[in-house]
Amino acid sequence: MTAASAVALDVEGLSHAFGPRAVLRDVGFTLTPGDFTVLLGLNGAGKTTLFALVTRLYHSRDGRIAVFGHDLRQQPSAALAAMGVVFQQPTLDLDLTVQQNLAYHASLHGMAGSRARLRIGEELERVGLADRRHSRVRQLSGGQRRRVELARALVHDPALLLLDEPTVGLDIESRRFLIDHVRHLCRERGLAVLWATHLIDEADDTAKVIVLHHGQVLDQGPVPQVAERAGAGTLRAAFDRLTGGGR
Ligand SMILES: Nc1ncnc2c1ncn2[C@@H]1O[C@H](COP(=O)(O)OP(=O)(O)OP(=O)(O)O)[C@@H](O)[C@H]1O
Repeated sequence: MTAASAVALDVEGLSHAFGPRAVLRDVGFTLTPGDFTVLLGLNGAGKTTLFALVTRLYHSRDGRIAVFGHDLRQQPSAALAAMGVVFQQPTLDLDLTVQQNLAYHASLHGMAGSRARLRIGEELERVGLADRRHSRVRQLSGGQRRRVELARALVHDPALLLLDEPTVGLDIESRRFLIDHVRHLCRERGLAVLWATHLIDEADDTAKVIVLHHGQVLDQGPVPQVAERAGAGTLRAAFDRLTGGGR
């Protein structure tokens, strides 16, 4: 592995505007394998726009994005193959079974036959849904559907996982499961994770955090360091100080 490819996600000088309205300004950060990094920002901070740029739904003229050393503009296939994504809006087909949803995704990543079946089984097992493999998604609860989306994002064995507000609408138990599972994957598989949320308590003291506000990174680093730099005892207090109380 080269030095450049040891960085899972490298974002440099990224800016984006909708017409005259700048929504991301000179955003930069890096994720390394095993990092659980919370992208923390209020509604409208620019989190989803950032995800759209990293997943190549939008294109930016300014800045650079690289995934394990693959520049998103020059080597998009290699960059996208190395990432798994759970988007903010659910994207499962409700009338297909869990297996069918995941098999379609696997085939988009060039996986078929017994290899795909094996990987689908493994990921469903990990999220505790092996017995729902042949259920229609419509029959599953909101929390179970989110778990299926997580299994789908991981079926092609990406080393970088992006999740945009993954716990919105989930009850406490489902939320806990999702966070614990993803954190376990960081430790166990060395997965690099970018977890976008407006919920401060999803970043505990062992996480890294990027504070995004009005399209700008106000601070970033391990949670205790960010709190200390802001002269605050907790991330919540640090966030309030950095953002001027969210204004
Ligand atoms: N397609 C678009 N056209 C114009 N403005 C947009 C578009 N998409 C987003 N915006 C604006 O860009 C800013 C950033 O929005 P974005 O959805 O990226 O924020 P967010 O942090 O993900 O917030 P939320 O949690 O509410 O989704 C907002 O002010 C939003 O109104």
